[in-house]
Amino acid sequence: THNNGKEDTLSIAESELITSRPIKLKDFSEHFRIMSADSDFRFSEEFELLKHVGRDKPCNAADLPVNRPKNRFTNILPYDHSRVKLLPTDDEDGSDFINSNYIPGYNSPREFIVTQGPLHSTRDDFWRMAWEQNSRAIVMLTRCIEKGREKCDHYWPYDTQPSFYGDIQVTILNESQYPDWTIAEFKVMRGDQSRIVRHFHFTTWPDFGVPEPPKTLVKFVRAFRERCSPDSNKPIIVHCSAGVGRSGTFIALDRILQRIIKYESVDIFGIVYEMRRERVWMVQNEQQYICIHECLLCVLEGKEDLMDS
Ligand SMILES: CNC(=O)[C@H](Cc1ccc(NS(=O)(=O)O)cc1)NC(=O)[C@H](Cc1ccc(O)cc1)NC(=O)OC(C)(C)C
Repeated sequence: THNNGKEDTLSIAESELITSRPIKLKDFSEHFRIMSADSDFRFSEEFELLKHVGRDKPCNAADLPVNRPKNRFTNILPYDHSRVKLLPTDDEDGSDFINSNYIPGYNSPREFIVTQGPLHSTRDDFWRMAWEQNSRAIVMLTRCIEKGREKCDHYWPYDTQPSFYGDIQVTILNESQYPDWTIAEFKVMRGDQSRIVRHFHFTTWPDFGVPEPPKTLVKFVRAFRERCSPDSNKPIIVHCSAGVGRSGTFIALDRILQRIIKYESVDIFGIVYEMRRERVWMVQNEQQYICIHECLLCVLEGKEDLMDS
């Protein structure tokens, strides 16, 4: 017996703190069948365990009056501990703030920077972050306008004429359009320095929903990954509109598709848990959580390469 009962309380609390649920790949198909039975009953149960993860962390910078207008949504604020800081300008309060967080990937603990769809008023900050963080890839998972609502500013040029965003000049070098995404290369210049930044724009992912069919997302992740090799010093910027639902789903799938190359198990629950410790609501709803599983199932069953049936 314990001498004061406190250990009992702690041990019970810790034992209930489920942070990972690894599944062997050989069991995944059966696991999916069990989880989706009775109208996805066990998927619902599992996703519910993620509800409060991370929510105890402060967002004081985002809450400052000077920074409030920089947040696209009142309920999607970046946690202080993992937020990306802009190099502050001398005289401006809040000049280091942008609604974004570092998110771990398969290859490094800060492989990704997840951010909201820039506002017109924050798009210069967005480009400053991309430059200061030395990012060479931007993944965009929303359209600028969806159902008549602005979801993201058109923060890049409309044609091949160079555009300035603060002191950063962006020029479209080339663009390849596919049914569900567009891949472009931007020349990004600041002073006499010049870099190439690739833009991967998925254009058919409905807000709060999932791509249809899920294998479209598998193909997009593959198209992205075959053009973007891991580099721990060059974080990949990922955004949608709020930078939580579609962004979290994309990163989870990117991690899993790399994981299964070398390992015999995956931990989708653990991946989402880890992301939610760094940014609120990563993988926003149950449908997106199940979609990650469906994508993996389609890969394991070798169905991803079938043309649209
Ligand atoms: C359910 N919708 C939301 O929560 C969105 C934020 C949001 C989250 C995720 C996504 N999808 S995405 O991450 O995939 O882009 C879009 C928008 N928030 C708003 O619309 C919030 C209202 C809200 C909704 C739900 C809630 O619990 C608290 C407050 N509205 C809001 O911020 O209004 C402004 C834009 C006028 C300042």
